Amino acid sequence: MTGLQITDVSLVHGDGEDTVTALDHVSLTVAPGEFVAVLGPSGSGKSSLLAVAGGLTTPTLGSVKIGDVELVGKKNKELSKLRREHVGFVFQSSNLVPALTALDQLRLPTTFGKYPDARDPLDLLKQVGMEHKADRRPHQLSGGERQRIGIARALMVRPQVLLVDEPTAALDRKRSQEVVELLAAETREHGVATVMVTHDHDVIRHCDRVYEMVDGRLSPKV
Ligand SMILES: Nc1ncnc2c1ncn2[C@@H]1O[C@H](COP(=O)(O)OP(=O)(O)OP(=O)(O)O)[C@@H](O)[C@H]1O
Repeated sequence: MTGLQITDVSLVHGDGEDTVTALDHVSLTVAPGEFVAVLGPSGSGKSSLLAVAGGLTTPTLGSVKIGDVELVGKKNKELSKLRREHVGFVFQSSNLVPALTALDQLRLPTTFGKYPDARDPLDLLKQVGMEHKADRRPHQLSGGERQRIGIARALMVRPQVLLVDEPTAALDRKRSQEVVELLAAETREHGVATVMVTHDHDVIRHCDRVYEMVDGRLSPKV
């Protein structure tokens, strides 16, 4: 099995009487090339799901696998190596480095360490339709353009898993569609297992499967 496999994961914050169950026996399998959306109200556990999927948070119970590698029980150092090599994160605001040009943002992930399979930054910039703005810095780009660069940066090392948190929150309708179409295309073309958390019902038609998170429980959306 490759891709992402989350099995019976629970995440409880706090202890004693003051606990919050952010994830309640959640299972989710995402195959390579599959694009999954997770909808749900604020505080329902969507960000917690991404944090657990990417090895940023260790669940209280359950198993998280990327490819054949079990994340639960791994040391922090091993987890951060695994994240660098196999997981791409895209956030609501693109989190670009203000001083770097678009092209240098893409070079950044491969600066520290060896990535023989890394994509060519200029090719990838072309693929996301941004080669003509290679020399621009984030403040010289629109929100949609910044998000494209953020997506490209996350794809540089050919991650097995792409975790995307509200990518269209700051974008208008047209730009939102374009950004999610780009995510769908990259997911399918490069065999990435992608999970996108969103509030935006307009963009979920680009996804293969849609789930809903309510009070820490995940179920297929009907
Ligand atoms: N570090 C923490 N300590 C205690 N409670 C936490 C912590 N992180 C998250 N929570 C709680 O866990 C629950 C799930 O939070 P989470 O951020 O995953 O929700 P969300 O669906 O992503 O919300 P939003 O859409 O507002 O970002 C919430 O009740 C939140 O208050």
